[in-house]
Amino acid sequence: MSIPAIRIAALTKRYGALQALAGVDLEIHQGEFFGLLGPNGAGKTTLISALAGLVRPDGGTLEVMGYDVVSAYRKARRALGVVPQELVFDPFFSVRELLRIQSGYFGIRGNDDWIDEILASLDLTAKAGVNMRALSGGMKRRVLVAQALVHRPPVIVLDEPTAGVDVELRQGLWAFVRKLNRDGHTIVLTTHYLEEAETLCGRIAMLKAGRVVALDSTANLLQRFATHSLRVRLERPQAGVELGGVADGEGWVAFGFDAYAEVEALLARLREAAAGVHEIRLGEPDLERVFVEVMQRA
Ligand SMILES: Nc1ncnc2c1ncn2[C@@H]1O[C@H](COP(=O)(O)OP(=O)(O)OP(=O)(O)O)[C@@H](O)[C@H]1O
Repeated sequence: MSIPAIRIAALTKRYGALQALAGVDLEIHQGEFFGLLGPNGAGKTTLISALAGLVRPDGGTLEVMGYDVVSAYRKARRALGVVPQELVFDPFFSVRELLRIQSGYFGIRGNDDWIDEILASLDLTAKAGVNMRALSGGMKRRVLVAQALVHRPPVIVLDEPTAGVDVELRQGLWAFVRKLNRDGHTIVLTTHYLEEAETLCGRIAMLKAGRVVALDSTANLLQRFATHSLRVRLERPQAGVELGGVADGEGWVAFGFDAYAEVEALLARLREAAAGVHEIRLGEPDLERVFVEVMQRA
């Protein structure tokens, strides 16, 4: 078994009376595309800040690629690229200057070939000489991504990278992040767009009030918590209700089921009951429903 990309054990952090992280254990493997989800205030940003060494935990340990974030700070930091949530820049530097400065921060000189490659991948080549203050919000967001990559970190953490970003840029960004993942980078993503998490992440942890309340593969989460639904429009909705369905008063009756095999049996029973099926719709479980259910149960 290789070293985990990220290993977090018994992590706690308190801000005054508020327990922001209440004992988090989490292991993220190399090469994973991992989602960290949770409602506002769940502790996602605090956890990421602790990983980057920006917040000192009260207890517990954090490692990036086997390096302890406190005792081997420089090595751990070098293994990590963080795309922060907030857009904060010095407005007087150009994009290229900013990326050179960031390279210098990691002790890297002569990084221009790699910088050019990142700029091209993020469609920023034409903006290399432009001052940060003259960029649009979406371009600034891309520069944040570039900044996180200058030192070629194996582990990349993105804290809500698509908040307030238009559809086109979002898709471009995801294509790029997916490529980084295919090239072997471990990706950790926090987002409030559950649809994005569902399509991108192989495994997901859900946080609530500083605790991990669900941790599993995306497929298992979808299976475990949400059932499929079958909605049928019936001539006699009452016949459907008698078979355990829920009527909406407009002719539609909904049934929950766990496996597709159950659908055949259900349709046969509707036929026997002469319910008169006019239309059929299947609903897939989605992460939004899982999320709501997990948060309610936790
Ligand atoms: N510097 C700080 N001082 C005091 N309280 C803080 C500080 N930073 C975060 N908190 C509190 O800790 C809790 C966790 O915040 P955090 O930003 O980690 O949540 P989050 O899951 O990232 O939320 P969001 O989805 O809104 O970004 C919140 O209640 C927040 O108010």
